[in-house]
Amino acid sequence: MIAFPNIKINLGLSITGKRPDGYHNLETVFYPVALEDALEIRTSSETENKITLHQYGMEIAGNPEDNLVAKAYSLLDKEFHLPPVEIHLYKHIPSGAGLGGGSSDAAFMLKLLNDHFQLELSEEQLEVYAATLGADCAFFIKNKPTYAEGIGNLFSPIELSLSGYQIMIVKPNVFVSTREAFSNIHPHRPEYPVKEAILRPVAEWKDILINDFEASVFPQHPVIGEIKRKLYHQGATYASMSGSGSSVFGLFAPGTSLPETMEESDVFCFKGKL
Ligand SMILES: C[C@@](CO)(OP(=O)(O)O)[C@H](O)COP(=O)(O)OP(=O)(O)OC[C@H]1O[C@@H](n2ccc(N)nc2=O)[C@H](O)[C@@H]1O
Ligand SMILES: Nc1ncnc2c1ncn2[C@@H]1O[C@H](COP(=O)(O)OP(=O)(O)O)[C@@H](O)[C@H]1O
Repeated sequence: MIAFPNIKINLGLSITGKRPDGYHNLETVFYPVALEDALEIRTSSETENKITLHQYGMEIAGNPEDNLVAKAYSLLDKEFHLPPVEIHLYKHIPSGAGLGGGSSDAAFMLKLLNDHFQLELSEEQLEVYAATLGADCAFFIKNKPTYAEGIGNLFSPIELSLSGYQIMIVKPNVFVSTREAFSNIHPHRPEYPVKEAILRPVAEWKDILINDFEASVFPQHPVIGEIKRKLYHQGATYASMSGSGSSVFGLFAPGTSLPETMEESDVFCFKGKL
């Protein structure tokens, strides 16, 4: 059985307060985009190891046993005593990009195991499991435009379609630590709450839909801010860093042409349609 875990982008991200447990309250909109990994599972005849993970494509930092697809399997295995599986994961989504690639792989692994082994878990039950694997992981269960608050884990669905828009995502070869990005933030209530800004036409978002991480990340990594500036220069209706970086996306109105490439070498670049 095969699935294609996709990414999310953040449309606006306000960090509104610091909590006693050290985590931050935030408000954002997650929007799914079809930049995808490929994830396949098969029941395995292997008797020694419950998981045999084969990985292809872009490298992921860390040990295979720390891979979120392995963690997702262990979570359900504890409860359902699953048969051993062979996993094939083709990484096409860059890691540490603020695109939620690892979380998406984990959420799709839960869905695949549910289907393959007929566990009969509801979407709501899958969301509960996913939430233990990462703050944004549960989003990928329903995988629909979602307003998120709390620590990024309290969801409400929203009516938002960017259908017809084109997207360009550019990720420089720069690593941003999410923890560090949070530590440089001064939480505040936004002038224009994300939930209201998102209701305005995309052409107005430039001035009202803000990702608070940009203020802390751009000074440390000017190349990221430079990419955003170029996306606007090349005709984007709206451009923003996604999550805590380091990728930046540009939304281009239907019928306009996307830029050829970014001049910088050593950048990951994706072009697609929403
Ligand atoms: C902030 C977002 C917005 O989309 O960034 P991206 O990961 O997409 O870049 C995500 O919610 C991130 O989710 P995720 O990447 O799963 O974060 P986690 O691993 O849970 O947390 C990494 C670290 O960030 C800090 N953290 C995370 C979430 C939060 N609401 N407040 C925090 O202060 C904590 O120090 C934590 O140890
Ligand atoms: N299947 C996976 N894909 C990507 N990263 C993974 C995966 N499993 C574990 N990780 C770890 O999670 C970290 C964050 O990855 P990812 O979710 O892709 O980035 P981001 O949170 O910036 O969107 C990686 O640096 C990697 O160490």
